[in-house]
Amino acid sequence: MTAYVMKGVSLLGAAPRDLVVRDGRIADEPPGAGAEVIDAAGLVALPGLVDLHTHLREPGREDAETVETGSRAAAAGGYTAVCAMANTSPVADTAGVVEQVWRLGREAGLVDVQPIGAVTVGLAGRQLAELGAMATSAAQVRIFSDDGHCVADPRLMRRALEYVKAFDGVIAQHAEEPRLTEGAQMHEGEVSTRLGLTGWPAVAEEAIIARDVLLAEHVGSRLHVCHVSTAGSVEVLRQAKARGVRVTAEVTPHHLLLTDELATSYDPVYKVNPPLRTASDVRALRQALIDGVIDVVATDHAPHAVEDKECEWAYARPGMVGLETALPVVLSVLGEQWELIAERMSRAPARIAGLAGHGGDLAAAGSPATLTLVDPAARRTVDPSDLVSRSRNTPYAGTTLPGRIVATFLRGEPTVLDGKVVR
Ligand SMILES: NC(=O)N[C@@H](CC(=O)O)C(=O)O
Ligand SMILES: [Zn+2]
Ligand SMILES: [Zn+2]
Repeated sequence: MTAYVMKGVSLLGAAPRDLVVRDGRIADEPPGAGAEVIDAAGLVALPGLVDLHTHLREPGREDAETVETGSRAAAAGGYTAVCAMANTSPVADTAGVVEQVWRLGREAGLVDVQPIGAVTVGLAGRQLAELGAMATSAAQVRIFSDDGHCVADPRLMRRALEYVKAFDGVIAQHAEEPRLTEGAQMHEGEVSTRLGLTGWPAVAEEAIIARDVLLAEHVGSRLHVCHVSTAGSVEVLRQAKARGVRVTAEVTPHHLLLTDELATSYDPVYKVNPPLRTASDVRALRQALIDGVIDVVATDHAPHAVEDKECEWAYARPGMVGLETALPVVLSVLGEQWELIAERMSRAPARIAGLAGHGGDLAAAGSPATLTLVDPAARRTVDPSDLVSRSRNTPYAGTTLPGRIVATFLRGEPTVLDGKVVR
């Protein structure tokens, strides 16, 4: 195994030093002859990013993304682990499907692909899936989610929370009261009224989060809230956390940056669930991320084929790709707050997913060399045709964002060097 010395690197913004990687780990002795030298002057090292919410589309929609192409996009974005959502075709609701995704991830070998299991059979919201069989499978599933759909039935939600408690699992909820979002096309508010589009009211999200934190409190289980998008949701979470409810929450990069005004273009690239909200929601989400009411930035990378996106707004599928732009967007929102970025994009998601070996301390000899090197001074104008992902549905085309991922290492092996995916 090749040893590396990263010359003049800054760990989370600290004074430059040399970082030695040997036998897959951070070493505190000199690299020895034959080590490869990486000129890391001006670069910042972060623990490898961990995405709690990625759609990889395999099995079923390999034309939009595969485990391999999504793994490449993730590595290019500085990620070393991704949690793959269950809304594939077939749905990841059995040990067989989660093991297939897990095995494909191992074969690609670029990031750790941790499958998420469905809560209900076929995401249909009728009966619980085989949660236990998925947990004891080779994939060792700990996160369960019907993402794309809400587990709307409170009795099923309660039973799922009870079930996963036995193995410290977590239910990741897509919070959307379906009766309040029938026919919804965008955020319900002043812009939707002006455009005459059916709205997705903030309360459809907030009502489910309020219900679920009460259920999680009652059962004593772990709840994770996917893609929080409203100021009201932040207040519900703030109160629940203050009471000691075991709830964690994520926000996407796009909900930290973009607003519903973009829908006035009628460009379906801006259509997403939950929808882009207002500027005051964006402000509340940013503050919640800083305060820790929101624990994690998760991409909700949702690749879609051209025919599902380049059509009329009403017919377009919701979702945007995000793995390759997440860190630049977060840098543009938070600035160079490296400690906070490491916590929200690596350590906290690794803890929630139970991914030992990720979110480690790069200053400690013996830690896994699972890290990413970022050039904060570089700026890049996003060109969809440059994306590593198989899909092109980025809302940032033509936008200039700070930060470039120069290298990514997974257990001492480079997956990205000079900004290019290795292999
Ligand atoms: N976010 C989206 O708009 N779409 C996601 C599903 C989801 O995250 O709800 C997808 O699978 O495409
Ligand atoms: Zn969702
Ligand atoms: Zn999703």
